[in-house]
Amino acid sequence: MDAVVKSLSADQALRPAADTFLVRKPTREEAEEAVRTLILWAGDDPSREGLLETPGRVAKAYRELYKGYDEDPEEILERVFEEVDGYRDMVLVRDIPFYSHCEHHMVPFVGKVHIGYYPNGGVVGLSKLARVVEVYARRLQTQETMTAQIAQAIERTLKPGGVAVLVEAEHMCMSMRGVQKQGSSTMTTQYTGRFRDPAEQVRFFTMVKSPGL
Ligand SMILES: Nc1nc2c(ncn2[C@@H]2O[C@H](COP(=O)(O)OP(=O)(O)OP(=O)(O)O)[C@@H](O)[C@H]2O)c(=O)[nH]1
Ligand SMILES: [Zn+2]
Repeated sequence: MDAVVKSLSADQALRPAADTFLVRKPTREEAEEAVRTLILWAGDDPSREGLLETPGRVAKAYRELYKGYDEDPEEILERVFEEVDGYRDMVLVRDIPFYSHCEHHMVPFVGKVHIGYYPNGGVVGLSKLARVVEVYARRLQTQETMTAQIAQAIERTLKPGGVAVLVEAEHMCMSMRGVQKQGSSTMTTQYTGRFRDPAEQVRFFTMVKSPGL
């Protein structure tokens, strides 16, 4: 049976994706054969010595680059620490670096994510926010989708007073190919709850861009 790929609904995007949309995962041998085809398409000879082991390396690298399909953001965020002595102000984790691949060209886009939220009865481990970024970055999508999905995952699991996500990235499909405009960056934001208030957005942005440590 051929692999059948359907687009992910917002709901599916919050669950481990591998089982929800891939009817049959190709074997490792099939994946390596596909890499050989792409080497031929690039114009090189997959049987020359330097390229002999490349399909195996690429297949292995793909397991790492796209590991987000096997991970569940809700599981990552489920542990909440309630003992915070009534802390209710914004929690902001900024400058979370990420490497992702755009779904249009499968070429990297690279940048930083900033996440703020207002706790509602408990806080989540800080590293878990960075882990959620990792889950979505290690999938194929657009920057807009990634921004929305990070916000939705936090919104659904923590039910905070509000969540703000700001993503800034450079897209290699715009710099190393195509229109070839190096150095341009793209910013995307998603706000929920209290962050729908423009004054809160200003506060979030000011904190994100304030001088660092
Ligand atoms: N909105 C959005 N667009 C993206 C993202 N990543 C890549 N793109 C754009 O996706 C578009 C795909 O355009 P197409 O005309 O279908 O493909 P193309 O011929 O390769 O386009 P060029 O990149 O202009 O050469 C391009 O404009 C890319 O810049 C993303 O994360 N968000
Ligand atoms: Zn692209």
